[in-house]
Amino acid sequence: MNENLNPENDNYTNEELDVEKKLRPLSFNDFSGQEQAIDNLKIFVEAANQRKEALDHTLFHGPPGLGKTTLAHILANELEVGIKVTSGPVLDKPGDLAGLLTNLDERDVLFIDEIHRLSPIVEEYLYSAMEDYKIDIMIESGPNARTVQINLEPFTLIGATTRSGLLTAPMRARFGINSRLHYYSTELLTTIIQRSAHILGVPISMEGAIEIAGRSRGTPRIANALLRRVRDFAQIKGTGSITIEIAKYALKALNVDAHGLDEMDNKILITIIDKFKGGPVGLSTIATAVSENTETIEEVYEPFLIQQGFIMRTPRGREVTELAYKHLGRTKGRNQGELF
Ligand SMILES: Nc1ncnc2c1ncn2[C@@H]1O[C@H](COP(=O)(O)OP(=O)(O)OP(=O)(O)O)[C@@H](O)[C@H]1O
Ligand SMILES: [Mg+2]
Repeated sequence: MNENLNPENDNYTNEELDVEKKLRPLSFNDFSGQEQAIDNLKIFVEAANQRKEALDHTLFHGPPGLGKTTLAHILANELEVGIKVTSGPVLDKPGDLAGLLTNLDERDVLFIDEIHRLSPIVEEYLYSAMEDYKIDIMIESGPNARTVQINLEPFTLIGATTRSGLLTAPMRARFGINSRLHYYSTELLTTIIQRSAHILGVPISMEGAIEIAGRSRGTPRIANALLRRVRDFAQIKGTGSITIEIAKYALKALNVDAHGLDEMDNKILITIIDKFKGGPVGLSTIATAVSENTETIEEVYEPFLIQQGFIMRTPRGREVTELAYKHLGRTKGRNQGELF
């Protein structure tokens, strides 16, 4: 695969990437949670396999680290086909896309990560590929330039996005399968941590796994990352196995929030409390106050804060709950502005 078209080369160190790959489930059986989505996908895959057809184009959306990339690879494995991986921002010309599309074998998967970041011209080019398995290719240049239409093998496009709100309507309409991923319960994350610990060869007690799971922001990627850091503490400060004591000690040293909230989660809550008297306040006002864009707040941060009971959605805007005051050690009604 062309290295430049592989998004997994960005943003991550090699060590992180290697471990992430090692811990990544490869089949439906290894993948925990997201039951409703998985039950449906199993049916669609089995049906496509029986008919020897390409699976319908599939869109995965949901917050970071919940398993979108993992599921794209699992689908390719379960369909027993090849997968080519790219991402929205690196496909800047239709020619890049044409190169990938013409190299797909029958029923192969083309995975486009961050599909909301395709340029409009590439996106439009993709439409006919998705709908009719046909693309126009420009041959020769100058006065002899002309386009020819070529047929593609039937393929499956899998798109992933953290920001489904930014997908255009025509793009969204071309996906036959649309799957939203949800945050994981502490129970499921405990299972995922136990599986990862087993792969990494580190002994872990049930209580230790639960302790890490509860602080993982409902997210398997965070659970795995915390597990690796706690493993370091167990190795250096303990006996090598992860007990509840070493987990608590490590998580304290790592400054991990008791509920797993990250910096932005806490900033959102503090802002609503200190600047807007706890709410209700409109989403775009919150976004401006924390210098983040509205869609990111709505799609990435807010769902977790609502699920955990820190924020409520009311007709007049967002309001923080008692739990948020308690979590931040604030008293309701008094405007304590020291943190800002
Ligand atoms: N259901 C699951 N069971 C076990 N491990 C999981 C599961 N979902 C995700 N993981 C683990 O979490 C890591 C992150 O998942 P993945 O890369 O698929 O997330 P993503 O949704 O694509 O995130 P992003 O939006 O940042 O691209 C994977 O390496 C995998 O090990
Ligand atoms: Mg991904």
